[in-house]
Amino acid sequence: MRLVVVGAAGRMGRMLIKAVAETGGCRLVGAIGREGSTALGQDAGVLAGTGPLGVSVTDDPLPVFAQADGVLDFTSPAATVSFAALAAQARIVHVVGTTGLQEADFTKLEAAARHARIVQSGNMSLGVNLLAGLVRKAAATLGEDFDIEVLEMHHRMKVDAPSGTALLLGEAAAEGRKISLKERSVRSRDGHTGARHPGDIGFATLRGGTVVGEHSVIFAGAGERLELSHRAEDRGLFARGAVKAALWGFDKKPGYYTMANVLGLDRL
Ligand SMILES: NC(=O)C1=CN([C@@H]2O[C@H](COP(=O)(O)OP(=O)(O)OC[C@H]3O[C@@H](n4cnc5c(N)ncnc54)[C@H](OP(=O)(O)O)[C@@H]3O)[C@@H](O)[C@H]2O)C=CC1
Ligand SMILES: O=C(O)C1=N[C@H](C(=O)O)C[C@H](O)C1
Repeated sequence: MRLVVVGAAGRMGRMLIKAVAETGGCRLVGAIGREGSTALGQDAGVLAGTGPLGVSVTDDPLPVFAQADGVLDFTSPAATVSFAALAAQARIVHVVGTTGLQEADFTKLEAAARHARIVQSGNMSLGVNLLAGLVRKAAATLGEDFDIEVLEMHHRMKVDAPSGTALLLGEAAAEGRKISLKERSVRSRDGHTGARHPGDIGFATLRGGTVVGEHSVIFAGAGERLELSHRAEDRGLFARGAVKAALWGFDKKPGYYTMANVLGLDRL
């Protein structure tokens, strides 16, 4: 499968280049950087530390997408929305790992999925997607007597909060409870907040150091507490998940898919 990595100079971009180079059946055919980036013109393999791959980083995605079967995208919401339109034009697979997407962005991705095969997830790891299934089940089983709080910690450079994974886990809990996350989520608390409303789903965000990604969903009841957690130890995990998603999407019809579809966890 011929793959393009966009955001090639980023933390995830470099991991993705390495994962493509190390996966049988895949070939890197393009690497896209932002206009003006110092990475432009560099060999993508050298940038990623794998040794030369004969693919130079460019800021012109159109001709590159035209020669590809799929694009791996961990960039920013605005960039992802514009790459989705190009992926739709080229009728290719678009794997979206970018987080911080807003409702209007999702609407645009869904429109692009009429022609592209979009696989989008706030977390591409097997562990987190399995965790989401367990959270859904726990939320359905425990009911409103148990307060749900989602806690996450990431490195100091992360720009969005709550993390895409925290929101994915919050959605799973809301599905289990058969409530709307949008209506029941509490994203921050400060000052005299009053007592907790039964049935709310709370989020707490920690940022610091080099933490790759840690998430816990806490079910706090009267006299007992259940905690379901995941710790990512290496970004390569997400990159390998993204390559797996691209390979899975290769022979699928245009549409909007998630990592749960890729991993066969959608009925969990
Ligand atoms: N779903 C998942 O499993 C995971 C998701 N993520 C998400 O992936 C995203 C990226 O994370 P991370 O790699 O740490 O962030 P970085 O900031 O290190 O990387 C983002 C890269 O995208 C580039 N970029 C932004 N806009 C454009 C554009 N228009 N054209 C080309 N390149 C562009 C940036 O360029 P420049 O530096 O020049 O601005 C940068 O190199 C985040 O949203 C993060 O939350 C991260 C890990 C796992
Ligand atoms: O920005 C990151 O680093 C990560 N982002 C994703 C998120 O927002 O959940 C996934 C992972 O936790 C790392």
